[in-house]
Amino acid sequence: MAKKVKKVTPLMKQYNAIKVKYPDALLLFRVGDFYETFGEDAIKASKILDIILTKRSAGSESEIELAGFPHHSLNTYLPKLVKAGERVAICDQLEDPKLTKNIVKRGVTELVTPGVALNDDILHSKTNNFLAAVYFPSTSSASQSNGTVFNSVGVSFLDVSTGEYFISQGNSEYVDKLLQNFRPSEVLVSKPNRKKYNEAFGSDFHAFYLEDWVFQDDYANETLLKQFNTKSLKGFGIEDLYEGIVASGAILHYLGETQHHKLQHITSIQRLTKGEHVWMDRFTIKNLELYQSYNQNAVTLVDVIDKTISPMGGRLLKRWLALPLVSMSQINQRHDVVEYVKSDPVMLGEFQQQLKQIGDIERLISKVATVKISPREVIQLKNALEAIVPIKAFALTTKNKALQQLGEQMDSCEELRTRIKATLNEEAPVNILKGNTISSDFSSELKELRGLSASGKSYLDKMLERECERTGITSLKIASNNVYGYYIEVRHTHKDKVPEEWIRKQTLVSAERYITEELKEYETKILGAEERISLIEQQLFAELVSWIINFIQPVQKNSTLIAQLDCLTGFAQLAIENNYTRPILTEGYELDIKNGRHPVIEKQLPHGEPYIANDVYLDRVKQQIIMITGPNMSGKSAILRQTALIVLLAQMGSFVPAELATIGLTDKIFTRVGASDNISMGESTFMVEMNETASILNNISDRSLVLLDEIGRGTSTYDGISIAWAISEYLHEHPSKAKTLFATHYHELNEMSETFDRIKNFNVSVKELKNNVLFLRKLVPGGSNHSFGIHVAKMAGMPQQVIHRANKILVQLEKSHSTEELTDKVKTLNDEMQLSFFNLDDPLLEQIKEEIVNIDIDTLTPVEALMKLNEIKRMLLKKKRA
Ligand SMILES: Nc1ncnc2c1ncn2[C@@H]1O[C@H](COP(=O)(O)OP(=O)(O)OP(=O)(O)O)[C@@H](O)[C@H]1O
Repeated sequence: MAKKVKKVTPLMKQYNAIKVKYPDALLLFRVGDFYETFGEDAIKASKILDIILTKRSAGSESEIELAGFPHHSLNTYLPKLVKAGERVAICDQLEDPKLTKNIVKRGVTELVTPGVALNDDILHSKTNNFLAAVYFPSTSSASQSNGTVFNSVGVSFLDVSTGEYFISQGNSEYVDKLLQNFRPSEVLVSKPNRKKYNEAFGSDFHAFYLEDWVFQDDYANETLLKQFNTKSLKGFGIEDLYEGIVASGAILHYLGETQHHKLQHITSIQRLTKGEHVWMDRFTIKNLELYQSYNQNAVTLVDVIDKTISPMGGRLLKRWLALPLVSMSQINQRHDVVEYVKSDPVMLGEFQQQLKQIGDIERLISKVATVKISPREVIQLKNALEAIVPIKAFALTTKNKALQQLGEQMDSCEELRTRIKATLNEEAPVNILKGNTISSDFSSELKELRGLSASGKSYLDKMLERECERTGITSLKIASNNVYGYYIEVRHTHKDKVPEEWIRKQTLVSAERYITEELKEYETKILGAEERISLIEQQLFAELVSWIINFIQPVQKNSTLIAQLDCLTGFAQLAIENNYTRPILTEGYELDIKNGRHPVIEKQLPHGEPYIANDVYLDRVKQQIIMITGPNMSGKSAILRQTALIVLLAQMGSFVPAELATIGLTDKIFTRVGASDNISMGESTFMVEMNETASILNNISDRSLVLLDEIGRGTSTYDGISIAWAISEYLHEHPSKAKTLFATHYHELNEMSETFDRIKNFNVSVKELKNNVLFLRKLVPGGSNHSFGIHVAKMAGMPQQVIHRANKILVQLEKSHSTEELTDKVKTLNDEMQLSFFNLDDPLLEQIKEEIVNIDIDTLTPVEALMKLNEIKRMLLKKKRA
């Protein structure tokens, strides 16, 4: 007997054919009123969405997992899948099931991925949703790289929901910083570069790997020119960014691949240039807790300083925070506006009042391009543009030049507003099929049809009245359904009174339904009119939306200007609420902060507890490096971070939490936190710390601000002190003379101020009570002569015995390793090293000397250093044996 062949149902056959085309995506397969998932997808979906997982027959003998949800719940479930990191392919029915006898045609209409989302429920209103691409040219191979630093990496970011598009390139450290700033939801990388990507950027972001051929310069150029409809990229000032262009091209390619073809809102691309913003690397962005805190739910800087009202303002603020300015005139322009608005609360109130009306015009206009805008949203767009009219007028009447310019550039979009007003009803629904979208005054045909439909209905009312009278049945009813259209319903008790010419269509338990010639005649008129009305509404609405496309650029321009105004008025509000002052920016190198505060901590203190303000002064002549000692919890880190945050706030255009702040323009801010404050895994934490610190030493400039917090504590005390000492010495001797704050437990480092004249000692004062330490939190000149660890242990409730013993040991240790001894040791070490270098004459030593001299310390990784050391050791051992 022939073996029974397993037969797959036609539906599953169709499913399988579509699924193979989207192997990386979770496929939502529309079946009737449901979106279904099968197999592995069903298992995943049921977990993520908490929906029931069942099994169904996929053909004879085989069974497959199944999980689904009603199609109208797509907006509830889709965001959950995408937020869980899934790529979701939405497969819809492409024809009306009623109109076909065969299996319904189906196809994927959209591929939603974390970085390509247009759905309001997935997007966060005050945060951009960036898709990024990085491109490593084939020349940036590992052999040419320095450790994990690759040269010339291309990068690009696009938020498809707003149309904002950025391009840049640089070494992988710079690209890493941009990734940390833009925090993309998805990063595109070519498959062969998976390893390089992971080496350079780790696993912070959700990466998706594309075929290598997508990353080609010809193809990318062509794709960009087609998108912008231009002959060259010169107009955008990006034609020299070869690697960046490849990355940008890959992004557009991916949009096509995910079925996003309507992209008229992507009208330009903006170049990000390395030297135009304050440089902060990934450690600094994390350490300063700008957008994210170490503790998941703790307050971040952006939470405190965001007083913007519009979603565009909120998104721009995050960009300003990521890219603080280094141009004095631009910074001053922002400060001028903040000062002007702050001085006039009535004006501030007026602006804020209007800004509240604006909503998200940037995303609304993108929805016009992607044809996803609803009638109600078009009305919102019009209302937002109406709110811009008074803002524009108001800005023009101010006496501030920058505000006037903002006003001048705003486009009141009168033609657009007038046409929307004329076309749509103010109460237009979300769903066009609900009717009453287009104003009757806009189309005479529509008016006539609506009249006809209304009169038809009133004719039916009259008819009902007449028939009730004629038949004597008072309970007659006219209604309609999808099967029989309009009908007259008669209760069984009156059956015998029904006229002969009525045609019976349906019998129910208590009533019968009839149709009549007259009824059918009017039905055709009414239904015909309604169908026509719906068609005309859809057509006119589609025409309106495609006409609005002409206004994408002015609306986008408005949204940028509104975002700027919103950020600046937000800064004024922030300054008023939190008592911030205008910083003075100078071309000099001094940093002089009087009574500075930490913007986040000051908002977090328990009620009634005041924040203790502190002065910090740094320059390149007298006081380049401040050694800050003090016990745990005394407030050392707070002083370091507030100094960086004040500089950052000032250069992004905000006022600052200080009584007075004079700030020599800063181009780079570095912060490093000793290993035990840092959460790092895998690699030895001390190694991480040294790696991070090395990258500072390689990048500092004369306008840099360096903050080192407990560097060196990841190792044994004397190792730690030596390393901290050597780093401070290096910073002091480096020609940049970069301003540095160094917080440390090691009071031994106070010795340095004797040898290095620009190193000064300060401590965060505490008052030692009999059994306790009282934190005064004031930064005062002078070092501290011992560590306070034992006091802290006592405060933490350590048993008396332990404390007593610890005190004894400390005295012993201090006796045997006096700090003078340490200073002397370091000095002798220096002398010895110099001596032996001059005495090298043995050929082997000569060779070793060569080796050492040729090492590029700047680029040496710790592992390479160990290997080098091992090599030298082997040379020496060989000689010894010989
Ligand atoms: N100037 C200040 N005014 C009021 N409270 C402060 C001040 N500075 C710090 N604090 C409070 O003290 C806590 C500890 O401060 P911080 O982390 O700066 O101490 P630290 O000396 O760096 O400690 P550690 O050495 O353990 O890191 C802060 O979280 C804050 O609540």
